[in-house]
Amino acid sequence: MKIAIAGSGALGSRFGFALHQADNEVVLIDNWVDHINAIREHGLKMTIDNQTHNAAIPIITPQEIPANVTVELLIVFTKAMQLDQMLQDVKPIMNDNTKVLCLLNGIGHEDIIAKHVSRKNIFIGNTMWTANLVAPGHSESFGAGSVNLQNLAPGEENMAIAIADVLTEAGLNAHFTENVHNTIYLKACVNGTMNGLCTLLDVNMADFGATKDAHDMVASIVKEFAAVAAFENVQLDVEEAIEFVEKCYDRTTIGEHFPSMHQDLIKNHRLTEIDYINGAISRKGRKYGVSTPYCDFLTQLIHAKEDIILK
Ligand SMILES: NC(=O)C1=CN([C@@H]2O[C@H](COP(=O)(O)OP(=O)(O)OC[C@H]3O[C@@H](n4cnc5c(N)ncnc54)[C@H](OP(=O)(O)O)[C@@H]3O)[C@@H](O)[C@H]2O)C=CC1
Ligand SMILES: CC(C)(CO)C(=O)C(=O)O
Repeated sequence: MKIAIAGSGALGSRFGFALHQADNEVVLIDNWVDHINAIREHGLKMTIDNQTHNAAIPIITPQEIPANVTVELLIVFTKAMQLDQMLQDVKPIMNDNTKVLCLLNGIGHEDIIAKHVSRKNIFIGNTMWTANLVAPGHSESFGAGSVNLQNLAPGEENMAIAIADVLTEAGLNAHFTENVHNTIYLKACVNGTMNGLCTLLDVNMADFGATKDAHDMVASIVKEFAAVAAFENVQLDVEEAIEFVEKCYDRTTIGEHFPSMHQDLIKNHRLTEIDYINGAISRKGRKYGVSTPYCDFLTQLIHAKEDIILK
């Protein structure tokens, strides 16, 4: 399959590498000059479970998309705040049949995608794969992961299944789900707890999980996500969601991962996606008349930390 990855940072590189190894025709798209130069000079370095591989995968900026070249599948892996601009910039690589798959963390990305792509071509979901950038041109990933996805428009189920199959053939363990908004809210509970809290406390997920009040903090936040989700016809089972979050503490799977928000703010001194995670719940809470004090405070704390670190 002809596939472009729009936003080829940590996870975009991980997916691009796996799909390339599975004989798909992959092109990486990014704007980060050092990263592009490193991949052009040395290939993409991908460390998976402590084994480093190298792959000669083409990487271009959106401005370098050749005329009359389009892809069958575009996977977006920007940060949430870059999504709108990236979709605008990569328009030349899409034709009327190009499918767009979004696995970004956060809630509501389909509204941004729908500004650029017809709904029949939009596929949304999320992923439990983890990755981090070691250096420009070098992504690292460990542990197991999965992908859940669904078509946005009714009638595109077979295409969603076909996309999941392409990912699974590349070892990315993808599943078609019939209730993607439930899956997205469930994953948002992980990000709404792990990302902000591990960033503020400067710990990985396993070390956070070992703290005395971890369970209570997680439960308080998850209850707010569930209360808001109910207004969007998504019924989250709170106990199940807490259990799902707490699985992330397992050191034999992804427990030693520092969530992507920690990588953004603490390691790379970049803005975070908090407004698309806890901030989204606060905004929706205000809209539906649901009180969300934990999400409000966590959003404010992360913004304060951004102000301190990025000043
Ligand atoms: N990393 C993870 O483990 C996971 C991430 N996700 C989600 O996947 C999406 C992509 O995340 P992730 O792959 O971590 O994002 P990255 O930060 O690794 O990459 C995203 C983009 O940020 C820019 N960038 C990153 N680092 C630098 C840098 N040091 N200097 C300049 N530019 C840089 C690049 O775009 P540009 O040059 O165009 O600015 C890059 O394409 C997010 O929504 C995230 O929440 C979901 C699950 C796990
Ligand atoms: C769940 C987790 C922590 C890893 O998949 C993640 O989504 C992130 O790092 O942002």
